[in-house]
Amino acid sequence: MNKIIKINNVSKEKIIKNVNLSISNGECISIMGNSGAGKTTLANIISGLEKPTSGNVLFDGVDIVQLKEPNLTKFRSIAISYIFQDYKLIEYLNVEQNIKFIEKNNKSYIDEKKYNKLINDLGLTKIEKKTVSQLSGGQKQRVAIARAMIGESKVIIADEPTAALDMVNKKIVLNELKKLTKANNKTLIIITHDPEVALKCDRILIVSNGSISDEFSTNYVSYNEIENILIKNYKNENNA
Ligand SMILES: Nc1ncnc2c1ncn2[C@@H]1O[C@H](COP(=O)(O)OP(=O)(O)OP(=O)(O)O)[C@@H](O)[C@H]1O
Repeated sequence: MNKIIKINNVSKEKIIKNVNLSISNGECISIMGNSGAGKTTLANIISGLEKPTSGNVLFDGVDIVQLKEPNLTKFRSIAISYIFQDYKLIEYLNVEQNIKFIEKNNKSYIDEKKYNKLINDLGLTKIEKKTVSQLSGGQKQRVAIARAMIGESKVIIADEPTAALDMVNKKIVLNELKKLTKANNKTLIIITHDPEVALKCDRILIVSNGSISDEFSTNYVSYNEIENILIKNYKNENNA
C-alpha cells in the first residue's frame, strides 16, 4: 500500500522525541497513551498545525514542515478533516449548513449526490433542517462525521470522537466512522484513551513520554494487554 504519511526523526522540544512513523493510504490507525504523553502534539505535527523542531513530515510526498502561509493553511483545509470530542459544529446553523460549510469555502460546488448518500447512511435525513442546538450528542457526532466525509480530504483525524457518548452511540458512531472512511477511501487517525475504540483500527501506536513505546496490529493484541501497557507506562511516566 502507498504511504500517505511518513514522519522521519521528528522531535519537538522535550514533548516529542525522535518519532518515525509511516501510515498507509486507507489505513485506520489509533494513537493511544496516557494524559500528557504527547498524542495531541504528535497529531498536530502530522496535520501541520504545529511545527517540529527537527525532522520532516511527508504528506503524499510533500514535506509540510517546509510549507509557509498561506500554502500551509490551504494544504490543511484541503488535505485533512477533523472530528472532535466536542463536535465543533456551528450551533446556530442547521445540519445541512454545517455539513456543507467547510466544503463550500474550499470549492464552488457541493456534490449533492454524495451529500444525500451521507445523510442517508448516517440517519440524518429527518433532522437535516434542525439547528445543532436541537440535537443529541450522538446526532451531533454523526453530523461531524458527514462534514469530515463530504470533501476530498485524504486523511481524517478524530480526537476522542466517542468520549462524550454513551455506550450505544459510541458503537454506532465508531461503526459509521470506520465504514464511511473505507467507502470514501480515506485514511483515519483516531486519538483515544479507550482500548475498545483503538481495537476497531488496523494498528495501534502507544505514545509515552513523547516516544512510540509500543506498536501493534489489532489482530495480535487484546484489551487487557493494552491496559497493562498503559498502566506500566503511567508508572514510568510518573517516576521519570
Ligand atoms: N504549547 C505547549 N508548550 C509547552 N508544553 C506543552 C505545550 N503543549 C503541550 N505541552 C506539554 O506537552 C506534553 C504533551 O501534551 P499533549 O497535549 O500532546 O498530550 P496528550 O497525550 O494529548 O494528553 P491528553 O490525553 O491529556 O490530551 C504535556 O506534558 C503538555 O503539558
